[in-house]
Amino acid sequence: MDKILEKWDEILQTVKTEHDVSDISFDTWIKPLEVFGVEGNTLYILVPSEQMTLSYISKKYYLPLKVAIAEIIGTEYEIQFILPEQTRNIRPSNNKGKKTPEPEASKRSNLNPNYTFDTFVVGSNNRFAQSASLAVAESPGEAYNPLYIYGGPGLGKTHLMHSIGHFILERNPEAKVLYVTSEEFTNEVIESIRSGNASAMNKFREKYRTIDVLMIDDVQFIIGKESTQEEFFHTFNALHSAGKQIILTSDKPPKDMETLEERIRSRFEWGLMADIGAPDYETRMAILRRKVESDDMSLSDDILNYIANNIKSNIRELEGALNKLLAYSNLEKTEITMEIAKKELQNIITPDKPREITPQLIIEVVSEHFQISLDQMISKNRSNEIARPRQIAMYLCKTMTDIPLDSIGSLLGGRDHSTIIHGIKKIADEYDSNEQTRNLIETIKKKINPN
Ligand SMILES: Nc1ncnc2c1ncn2[C@@H]1O[C@H](COP(=O)(O)OP(=O)(O)OP(=O)(O)O)[C@@H](O)[C@H]1O
Repeated sequence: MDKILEKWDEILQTVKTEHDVSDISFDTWIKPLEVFGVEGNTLYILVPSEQMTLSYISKKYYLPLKVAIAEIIGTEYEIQFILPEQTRNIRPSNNKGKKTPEPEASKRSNLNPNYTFDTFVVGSNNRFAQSASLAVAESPGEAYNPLYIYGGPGLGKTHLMHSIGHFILERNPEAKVLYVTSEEFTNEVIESIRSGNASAMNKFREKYRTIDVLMIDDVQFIIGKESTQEEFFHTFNALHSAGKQIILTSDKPPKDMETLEERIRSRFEWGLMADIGAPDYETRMAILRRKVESDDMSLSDDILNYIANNIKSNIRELEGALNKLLAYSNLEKTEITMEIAKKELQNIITPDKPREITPQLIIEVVSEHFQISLDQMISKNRSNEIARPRQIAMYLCKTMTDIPLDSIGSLLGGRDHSTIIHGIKKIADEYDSNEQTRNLIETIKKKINPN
């Protein structure tokens, strides 16, 4: 607090210079602002005026002030503008504010903590989508609604979507942000219809129509499912007309979705459509470098270059290649040489051949889909959250590759033959008898093999 007081004039001057504020505007709006106090992570700024001025200032100068404070003080604060009459309700302490993460809010919203704007590498392939996402994150419900991000598999659509969610929650932890895959959305629709009672449907509607930011991933999977499209349509209308933000991702633009109902197609196109293409060489290298750094690996530039030159169209595969080398180096306790890299990656790097579906790829896609780590997949943990994805991986390895059961067992943490047979049978039975499981499996299969 003392530091803020000491630097207050400098902060205000920074806002003036960086945002080219005229003298008259500065004297009218900014100069009169006073520091009232700090409570936790919140900085209260007194606006010695009336409500209208406060509204204007918070609209226009909230971000510039926040940024200037972070720059000069080195700590990010949430800013609350208050009027003189509000000061008696607020008793700020002099705690130095420290940005507190919002893990609870992110968890509630189904967000992957690693998918933030900070960890997203911007290149020519995704610059437009990244700035559109940031604009939406800064002004949800106002900038572009819906935001529709599309592009091929593994190019960062989900990552960007989650980044928007984190950004919004960081600024407003109370915001109701919800991320669902379209398969989860579909399953909830099916579940509430099947239960046959009105209260289940009401509960579904209550859940989906009262949120501030709804994100639906891989929306192409709701096409062709009539009741889901219908429910989606009403959810969309309810949220959109209430000024709530909708963000969608898909593997293709709406115009290429042949069986999509016209009324839904046109809604997809109402806001902004942003595509993500394949990353260029520089972006691929930047992504690899960032990952190597964050995983504390050491790999020579030659090896990174080899990977970047050979995996061009899917960032998930790019990361998969690195993970494979990392696993090898940990297991064998050895440095990765170019020779090892070429040998270990020969199944992934098959220039000009269609993508090979390997058990490793399947396990990676399944663990990413359920947001559990590869270590958990092969661990002894038998809780349902981990055991079920593991069984799904067993089933997909069996149905999508020719690998023998024993090898599936070894890949999944040294499990025996009968455990593998049991796991495969369990999922196969569910696939036949349960529409939700079928949807789930088909979605994951598409991620493994988009062709
Ligand atoms: N620009 C980027 N910077 C850093 N990591 C990235 C970037 N783009 C993608 N990734 C990483 O690549 C992986 C795949 O990305 P993501 O799941 O967002 O792809 P997607 O487009 O949603 O794929 P799909 O359509 O198959 O679901 C993730 O681990 C993600 O963090």
